[in-house]
Amino acid sequence: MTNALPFPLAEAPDRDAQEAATRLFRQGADFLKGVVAMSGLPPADRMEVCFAGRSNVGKSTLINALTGRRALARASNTPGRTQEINFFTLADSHYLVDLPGYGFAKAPVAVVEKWQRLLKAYLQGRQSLRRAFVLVDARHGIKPVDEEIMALLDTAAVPFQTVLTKADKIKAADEPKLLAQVRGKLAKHPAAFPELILTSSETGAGIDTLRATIATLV
Ligand SMILES: Nc1nc2c(ncn2[C@@H]2O[C@H](COP(=O)(O)OP(=O)(O)OP(=O)(O)O)[C@@H](O)[C@H]2O)c(=O)[nH]1
Ligand SMILES: [Mg+2]
Repeated sequence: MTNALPFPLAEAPDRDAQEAATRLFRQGADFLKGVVAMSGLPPADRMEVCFAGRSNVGKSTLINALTGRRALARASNTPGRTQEINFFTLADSHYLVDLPGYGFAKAPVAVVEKWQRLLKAYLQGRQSLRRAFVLVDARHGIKPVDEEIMALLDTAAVPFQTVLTKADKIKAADEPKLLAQVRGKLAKHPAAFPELILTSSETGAGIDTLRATIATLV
């Protein structure tokens, strides 16, 4: 343990965690509603996790991969596809929340500003938010806009876990450099959960681990 790296990659789930994930996810997910103002949030009456990240990082696609549904959350190649806070029910115990992206978006400035304000209000003010998954493109690492969101989560004391996306797009040889960059940045964030998950919605890598993480949150 003496040379343990900070922010290791999460280990594959053990059998209990895997079974918990199977039990939870086989009950299925459904779209509940799209929210455009804090007043539209559903009652904070269950376990809630959200997926935040730069536009186009793969938030909606990851929700589809997790739930095994091809088009539950609307994904697209156009940055700025998700413009509302989309709530999905998972079984009758969890909400999965798909957030609009931050950073560059192909949408009018006034519209983008409105949803950025809503996004920040949600991240800071949602009582039942148990963990925010902050998605980071494995090709790009943590960018200044990600750090802004991470700082906001630190201040609001919302625990967040970094999920690296699009692992299928990087070469194995580039992984150490990516991990070093991410670990260096996360070290400055007290709200950062000390494990990373490397995923690909394309190959399915890391999806079981993320399912198990969600299923074992208490
Ligand atoms: N190769 C690869 N492509 C991916 C992966 N995940 C997402 N994509 C692609 O990335 C693009 C953006 O995906 P979305 O899921 O719409 O991204 P988003 O973060 O929801 O984007 P916004 O809603 O605009 O903020 C789509 O073309 C996806 O097919 C992945 O793991 N591997
Ligand atoms: Mg989206």
